[in-house]
Amino acid sequence: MLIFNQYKIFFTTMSKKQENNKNLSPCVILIGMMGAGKTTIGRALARELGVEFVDLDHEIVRRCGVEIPIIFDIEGEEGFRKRETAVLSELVTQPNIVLATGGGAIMAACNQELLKKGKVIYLKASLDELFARISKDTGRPLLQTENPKQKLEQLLTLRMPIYERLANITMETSTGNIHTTVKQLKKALLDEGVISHEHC
Ligand SMILES: Nc1ncnc2c1ncn2[C@@H]1O[C@H](COP(=O)(O)OP(=O)(O)OP(=O)(O)O)[C@@H](O)[C@H]1O
Ligand SMILES: O=C(O)C1=C[C@@H](O)[C@@H](O)[C@H](O)C1
Ligand SMILES: [Mg+2]
Repeated sequence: MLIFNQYKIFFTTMSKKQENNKNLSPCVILIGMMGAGKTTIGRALARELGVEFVDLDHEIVRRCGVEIPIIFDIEGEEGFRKRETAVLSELVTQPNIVLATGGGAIMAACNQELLKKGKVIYLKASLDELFARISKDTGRPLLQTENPKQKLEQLLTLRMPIYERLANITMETSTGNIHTTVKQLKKALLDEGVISHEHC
């Protein structure tokens, strides 16, 4: 009975959030390096705001029917980037979504223009923390090299100024857990006027 009541409270809270958050416009977009937590934090933030979560990488995979390393094998990075731009251009105009991008989506000039259509959050983390999070994962083809940490460092150096320039909000994620990061992001979105007190 107690469990039933807890579920009831949970679902009532969730449906209230969903009713409240039908006007998250523009969309909220997460940028940052591989392992910064765009997918993890993005999913949790969307749930918290009661809106849909969309992941650019997952959407590309869904449309292609194969995983990212296979797209890289067949079409090269160039082919992957074309697909990334095509899907991004469709998603950035959607209201009521939290959109997690892939780590390299900020590189193309046309993507940088597209990202300006949303509220952009840069999830920042140190090289050591990024590497610790993703080193055992083989799903990131750019890191399938002899020295993946060095490659990650090169990408971080190249991309950091671009992430910083595009960001409306920058959030450090090296320390703290997913729950506290989501809480801080909600506050930052409130301060930016993207969400209202009703969303919280
Ligand atoms: N704030 C955090 N603290 C600790 N671990 C985290 C945090 N955010 C993400 N992680 C962990 O790091 C790993 C990578 O996270 P995630 O896949 O969300 O990164 P990403 O930014 O989406 O990377 P990519 O650009 O490759 O898609 C996951 O195992 C996740 O659980
Ligand atoms: O940092 C990158 O360039 C990438 C990150 C991933 O999210 C994927 O988009 C892909 O593996 C490329
Ligand atoms: Mg991701």
